Amino acid sequence: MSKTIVLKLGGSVITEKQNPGVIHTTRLQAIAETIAHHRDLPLIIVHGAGSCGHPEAHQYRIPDGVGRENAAGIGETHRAVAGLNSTVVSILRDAGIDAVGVHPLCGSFAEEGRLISFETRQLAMMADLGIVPVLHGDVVMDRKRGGCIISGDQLVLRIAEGVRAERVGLATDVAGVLSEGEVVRMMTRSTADAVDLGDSEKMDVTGGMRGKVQELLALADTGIMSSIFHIERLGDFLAGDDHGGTEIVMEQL
Ligand SMILES: Nc1ncnc2c1ncn2[C@@H]1O[C@H](COP(=O)(O)OP(=O)(O)OP(=O)(O)O)[C@@H](O)[C@H]1O
Ligand SMILES: C=C(C)CCOP(=O)(O)O
Repeated sequence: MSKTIVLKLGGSVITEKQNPGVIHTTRLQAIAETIAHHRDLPLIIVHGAGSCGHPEAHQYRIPDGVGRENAAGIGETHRAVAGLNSTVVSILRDAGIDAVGVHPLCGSFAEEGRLISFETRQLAMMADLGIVPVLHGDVVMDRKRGGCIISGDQLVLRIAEGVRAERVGLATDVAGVLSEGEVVRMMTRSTADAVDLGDSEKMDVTGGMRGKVQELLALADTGIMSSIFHIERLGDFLAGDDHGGTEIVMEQL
């Protein structure tokens, strides 16, 4: 197990999901200040697309596959989310964090919407050197479908597995996974079935909270636990304190 922390900033947190292309820059500045307080932690950041990518992916019907008729959607969707990435990286750098943008479209490959080729060794090396790689949900070329969307949540799974992360946290706009208005503090594969995981209320082509929990249950199967918490509790998560959210853990047999 490395000391690396994998942190996902949800698209709901860093963009206005209802307003295409609108980035929450003031919130990002506050996030960057919080991360800067913990600059000694080896950190890999992933962010979602929110309103910078989901509308384009939807418009070009990327989830249905990519052929010549909608191939332009690869460039349009990537441009939207890479633009968001550039803003996130700039704001982190302004706060004194040595952030570097890393685009999954360049150098990864997928089959049926799942990554079959994805390198993580360079990310681990960067984190060890105090560099913070910043990846994002992206379009990726797909052997069967032509192209597909790889969510930030799938990237979290692959990165955390690859670097054997010590801690994995997903910051979102809710306090955790909710059931009847209460935060479910601990979730395993068997208890997840009892929770109503509706899709995100906003335009989301990657399954909203349901997709997130599926990826994190797969991560828990490998022995790596993860947390979903409200962005306001980011400082607590980074400090290793109780963040009031949901822990997704391996089934105890
Ligand atoms: N049981 C549930 N508990 C908590 N949130 C839920 C639940 N079911 C559905 N949701 C919705 O899931 C949303 C969070 O998922 P969403 O995909 O929007 O998060 P995100 O990670 O911020 O976004 P992105 O996938 O763009 O990165 C919440 O805002 C809520 O509307
Ligand atoms: C829509 C694109 C390009 C990426 C989706 O990533 P997510 O917001 O983490 O689900």
